[in-house]
Amino acid sequence: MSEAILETQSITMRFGGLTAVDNFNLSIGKNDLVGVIGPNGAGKTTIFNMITGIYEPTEGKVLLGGKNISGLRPAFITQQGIARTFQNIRLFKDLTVLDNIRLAGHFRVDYGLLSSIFRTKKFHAEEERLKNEAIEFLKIFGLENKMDHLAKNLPYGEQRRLEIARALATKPDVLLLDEPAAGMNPNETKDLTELIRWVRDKFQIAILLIEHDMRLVMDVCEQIYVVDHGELIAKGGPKEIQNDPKVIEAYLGTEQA
Ligand SMILES: Nc1ncnc2c1ncn2[C@@H]1O[C@H](COP(=O)(O)OP(=O)(O)OP(=O)(O)O)[C@@H](O)[C@H]1O
Repeated sequence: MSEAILETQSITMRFGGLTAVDNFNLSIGKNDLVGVIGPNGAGKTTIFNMITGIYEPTEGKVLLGGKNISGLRPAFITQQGIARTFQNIRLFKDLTVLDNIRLAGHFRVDYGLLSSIFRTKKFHAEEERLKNEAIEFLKIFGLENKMDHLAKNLPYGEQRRLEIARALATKPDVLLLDEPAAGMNPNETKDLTELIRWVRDKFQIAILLIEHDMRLVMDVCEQIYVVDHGELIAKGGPKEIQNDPKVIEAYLGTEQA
């Protein structure tokens, strides 16, 4: 594994008396594709929420490129290089496909307040650059012929693709995907599997995903972390994980419950 870009050091999240995540350690290299799996309520989303600044860990640290980012605001964490998608797709549904990408590009642009108030030459040049960049993104994702459509009118699979494109438009070092296959049919999931691999190779970034679709996880993830009741119970490659008795028990246990 390459040098770590994202690390969590013993992060713990307590909600009153409930420990949702307990002492969770993770380390992801610059170009790794890693999954977090576990039964419902295991703590997966809470881990994402701590990494992206929605929650500040009760204990422990989140490091991005070796820098402590725990407790920073979500928008600032995006600027630092972590982008995410959500279990329930969150797009600007009443904006066009192009504007969804264009807005994301602003996250890492700074033309200064005065420049944007007075609409200076620099402002217009920057806007033009962002628009062209957004169109390039749409071409890469095969959405350029839909750039004037409202996001809400795209089919589900394309909305998911747009959400991933928008996250990438913030130029992240790490992309977090929260259940990207949720609500997809088998064909869409197959396309998504290829898309995830392709994104990692094309953009040379790290990807961390939460997913219930085991086929997708086993197909794309090189390293898998398994959590149950807030604790890490196993970590390893797909084969190791599938044969791990603790993992099998965690899943069978919940199915029988
Ligand atoms: N804001 C909160 N306040 C109180 N309890 C919470 C909060 N967020 C999560 N929890 C609890 O923490 C535990 C872990 O929840 P989390 O959503 O992280 O699990 P998950 O693994 O993502 O589940 P799923 O696969 O169902 O999405 C659950 O018991 C949940 O009820």
